[in-house]
Amino acid sequence: MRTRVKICGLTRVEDALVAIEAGADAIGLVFYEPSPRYVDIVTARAIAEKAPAFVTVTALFVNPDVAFVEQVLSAMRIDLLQFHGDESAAFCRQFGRNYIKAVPMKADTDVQQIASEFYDCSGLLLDTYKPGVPGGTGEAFNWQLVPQTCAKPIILAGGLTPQNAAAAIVQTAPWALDVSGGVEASKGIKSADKISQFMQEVMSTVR
Ligand SMILES: O=C(O)c1ccccc1NCC(=O)[C@H](O)[C@H](O)COP(=O)(O)O
Repeated sequence: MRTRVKICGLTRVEDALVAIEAGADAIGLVFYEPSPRYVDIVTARAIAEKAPAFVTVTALFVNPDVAFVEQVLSAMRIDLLQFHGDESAAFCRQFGRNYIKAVPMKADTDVQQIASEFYDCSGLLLDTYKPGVPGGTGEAFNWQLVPQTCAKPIILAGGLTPQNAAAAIVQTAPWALDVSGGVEASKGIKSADKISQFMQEVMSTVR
């Protein structure tokens, strides 16, 4: 089975078109102002409008106000919410939308327990733990921490690149890979070549 791919942190329509053309299954829009990949609502809507059917438009938040999430949801097409902070399961599910929950991976993180707490999520996004940096670290974590089985689909994130995508799939057999910095030319600006290389690696690696 082919591993799904989400390309996160898109800030430009042209980058989204490249990602979609290359075969990305999902695109991610970062609604977190401190991030270099932050997009305002007008820009985000312009990007979201380019997504055809079967490409999942994902809105990423870090400990947002409820009103801000609702504002984004009412402003554009959003298919999936991604919570990348300390949000509780009750917080995540209150919007009545499909959502994924980011999990900062430490040596003692109990992914199974988190899966049962977030029983209604569409997936757990396992990402690198870095104090003070909620995501987009560009650094990989120890993939041996990824459980071999889980009640929820596993989305592997953190420091993925065209060079390690195949190994990530072989070693962790995730449902999907989530990449941002590894396919960038500079922070917030994607590289068409790197996106293409990343997708080729994924498409040629069977899990
Ligand atoms: O991208 C950011 O700047 C960011 C900021 C705050 C929370 C999450 C953020 N990004 C999330 C992602 O792009 C990915 O889900 C993941 O963290 C992988 O990022 P990377 O290591 O750069 O591939």
